[in-house]
Amino acid sequence: MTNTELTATVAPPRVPGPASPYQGDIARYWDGEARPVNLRLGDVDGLYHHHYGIGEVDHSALGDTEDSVGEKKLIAELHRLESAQAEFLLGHLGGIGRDDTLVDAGCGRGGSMVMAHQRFGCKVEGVTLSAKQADFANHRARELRIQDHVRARVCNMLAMPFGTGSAAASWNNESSMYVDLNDLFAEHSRVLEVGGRYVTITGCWNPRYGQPSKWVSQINAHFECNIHSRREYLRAMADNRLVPQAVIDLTPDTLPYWELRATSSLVTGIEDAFINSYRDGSFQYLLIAADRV
Ligand SMILES: C[S@@+](CC[C@H](N)C(=O)[O-])C[C@H]1O[C@@H](n2cnc3c(N)ncnc32)[C@H](O)[C@@H]1O
Ligand SMILES: CC(C)=CCC/C(C)=C/COP(=O)(O)OP(=O)(O)O
Ligand SMILES: [Mg+2]
Repeated sequence: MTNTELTATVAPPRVPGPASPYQGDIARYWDGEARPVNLRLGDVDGLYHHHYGIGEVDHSALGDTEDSVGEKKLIAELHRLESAQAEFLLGHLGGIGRDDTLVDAGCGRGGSMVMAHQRFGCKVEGVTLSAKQADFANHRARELRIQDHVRARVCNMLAMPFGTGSAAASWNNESSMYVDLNDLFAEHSRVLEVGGRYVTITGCWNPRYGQPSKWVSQINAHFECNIHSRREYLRAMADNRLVPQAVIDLTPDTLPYWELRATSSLVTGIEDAFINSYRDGSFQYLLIAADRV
């Protein structure tokens, strides 16, 4: 036997690596992420989110002291607004039955997946580039004894391990700014059944402003992402058999979350970029729900 034949015989199965050096960087970013603003909010009730909040602040729920009691109340309120955001997204998935399968593209630590299962009783499959996040989400699913219904995998959302037409609905919750939108919507369109629903909540730059503002560039640099414009979303959907059923500007609904977060001890330094860009109109927080036709 030659050396080449020997190597071929004993070579271990190939584990696919990241599809690009950029995806490798993003996987490392989320593997290393442990910001208190995310972990302490998740600790409130075990739903761990990596997205932002919507809705009015309930000032009666906030303490009037800046001690640990006041901080605990503020954290619970920020978390309530983040969970309200996920409920709003799930509310646009349409009529989902217990036998359906949902796909969370860019699932993070899995908070939205758990909420989706609790709401619909169905299967929820998630993909993330980060092995740490997938482990975290699967650990939470086991703790909740829903591991038969909620599962996260380490996988590129542009090539998901799900059959054609296998999902009743799919979504991106603040995860579409890491990929090319044409590639992304082509993949959702493949995975969704005809008549299925796609929903995204995303931050996008506003073509009415002209080009990405300095605040948008700051957010891109902060998260190593590439925020798309509203126009790009609608064009890429139209090109991939996704027909918008609702386009909702959530910008006024997310500003209270940011204004409250800016007063907390858990600030990360990106708060002003969000507040300024939402206020000057250069950036928008949007929900887009689309029918797969
Ligand atoms: C801001 S987090 C959002 C997490 C989650 N959707 C949530 O609402 O909590 C962005 C997520 O997108 C994922 N992501 C980015 N690019 C991806 C890709 N090409 N394939 C799969 N996941 C990706 C990251 O791994 C991360 O989990
Ligand atoms: C709306 C936009 C542009 C989102 C970019 C994607 C992103 C990083 C979302 C929040 O993640 P996180 O919850 O980990 O961030 P933070 O630590 O700031 O709470
Ligand atoms: Mg967060």
